Amino acid sequence: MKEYWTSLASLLGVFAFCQTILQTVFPPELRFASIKLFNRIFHCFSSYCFFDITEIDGVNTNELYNAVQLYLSSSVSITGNRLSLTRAVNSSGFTFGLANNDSIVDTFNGVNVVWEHVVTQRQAQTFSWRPLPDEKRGFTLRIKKKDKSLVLNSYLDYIMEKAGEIRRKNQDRLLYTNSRGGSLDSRGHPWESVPFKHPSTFDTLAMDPEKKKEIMEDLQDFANGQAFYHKTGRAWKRGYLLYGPPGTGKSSMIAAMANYLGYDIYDLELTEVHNNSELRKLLMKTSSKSIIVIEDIDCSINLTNRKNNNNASASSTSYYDSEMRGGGGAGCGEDGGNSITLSGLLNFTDGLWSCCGSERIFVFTTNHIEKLDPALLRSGRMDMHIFMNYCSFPALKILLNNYLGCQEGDLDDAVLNDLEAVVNVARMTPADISEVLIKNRRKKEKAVGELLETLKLRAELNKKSGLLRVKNEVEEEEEEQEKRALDSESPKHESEIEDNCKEGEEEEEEDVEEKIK
Ligand SMILES: Nc1ncnc2c1ncn2[C@@H]1O[C@H](COP(=O)(O)OP(=O)(O)OP(=O)(O)O)[C@@H](O)[C@H]1O
Ligand SMILES: [Mg+2]
Repeated sequence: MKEYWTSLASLLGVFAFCQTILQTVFPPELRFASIKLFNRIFHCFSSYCFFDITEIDGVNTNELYNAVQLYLSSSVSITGNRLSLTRAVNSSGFTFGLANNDSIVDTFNGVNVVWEHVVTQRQAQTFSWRPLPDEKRGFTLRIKKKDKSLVLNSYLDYIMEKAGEIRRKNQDRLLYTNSRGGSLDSRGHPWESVPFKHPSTFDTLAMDPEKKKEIMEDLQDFANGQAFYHKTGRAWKRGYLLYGPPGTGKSSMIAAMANYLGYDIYDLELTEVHNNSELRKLLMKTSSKSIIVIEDIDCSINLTNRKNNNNASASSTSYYDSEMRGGGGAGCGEDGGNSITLSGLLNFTDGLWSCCGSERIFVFTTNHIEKLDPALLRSGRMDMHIFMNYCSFPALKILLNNYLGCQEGDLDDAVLNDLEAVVNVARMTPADISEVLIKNRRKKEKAVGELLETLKLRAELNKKSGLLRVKNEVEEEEEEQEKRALDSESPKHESEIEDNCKEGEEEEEEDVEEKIK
């Protein structure tokens, strides 16, 4: 044993002596250069090539690093022995990761690649606009030289796509708003976000099941339509115009769409946007797979048109006229770019800018479709016009199920017949009906009884007011909606829109509403 220790001590002595000689003969710069040279020679003869993907690329966060981390999390969780676990802000699940300086083999198209997670201490803090983390992180991808082109052509795209999917699955939806009025946050982002936890889904949405199915299929077609949009040369976007009286579920429909597709929502507050270029910046900062919402578009657009109209002649109020005078395009408002114009907005829905970012849905809502500029209703701008109507019998059955848990067959046929007879004539919104049901949700029979009473009362009042014609109003409005959808295939002129507008009748309706209240 003693001999063993003696030989180890002499070995260490020799090692220290050699090190001193090396340091004296080779100055540090030369040593570093020789290591680099050795590495180069090694790589020349090696059959592998290496790609470094660092966490921070200059001063920006490298998106590819985050994507690789997420992508590997799915395979690492199955095969790894030592994992890192994280739970991101707004995330409802845990993410597995490759532990520091650990590696994993992945297979793509029959080709094996090796990923290594390299973590080293950052040397001295170099000058930077923002503080850098103490650790330098990165992934090193090792692939055979012969597979280089195959892997690089499609593997990295595949990783980005997969990472997006994982992110959407793990992370709750986000609701973005531009309520800061144009000011940017510390990362230069104009949108503020909060987790989006709206529970509305297509199952809970009370509307005609056939119409609902049509909308769901349309959304699904859109989400799966990348190849179609590419082939036809169309920007991958779709516009929905939701219109109807207040409380008929327009906002609930938007939430259901987001939950159905797993998209984030950008709630664009047009009154907070000062000009077209600000609008353009905002829209450029939206991500793909998102729904851009402008609620009550009639109010927002009226504001700017009024401004334009003051400058233009009083008689010409249409988009086409103001467009010709203003020269069109974003930032070309007559007031020198001090307000957003309809043309600025339309540039994003179907102009050249519409293809910046892909897979985006635009949803505009309004209570008064007749007030909208014909340019907005033109086909190609809003691909689908969805009329959210007063509560119909099929919609009522969904509400009864939502609030009271009443399934088909739970209620007496007589009660159902009574409800069916009055619900269309009562012209109550799903929001009104929900209020009645929610009050007595623990006593099913009382709730249904009270609802029937309320519906009868409303129907009676409607009949007395003489507003209702012999024909069923709901059917009539649905017919009108279909007609509108057909009309929108050709540009509408203002006169047409005005013809459709029954203002006198609306005023009467408002009187009745007040009486009922
Ligand atoms: N079709 C519907 N299905 C289920 N619930 C509904 C429906 N319509 C309205 N509600 C209920 O009424 C409330 C208000 O609905 P919502 O905000 O979606 O109406 P809206 O059409 O957007 O109204 P507004 O035009 O005033 O913005 C919702 O929280 C929801 O509970
Ligand atoms: Mg709403």
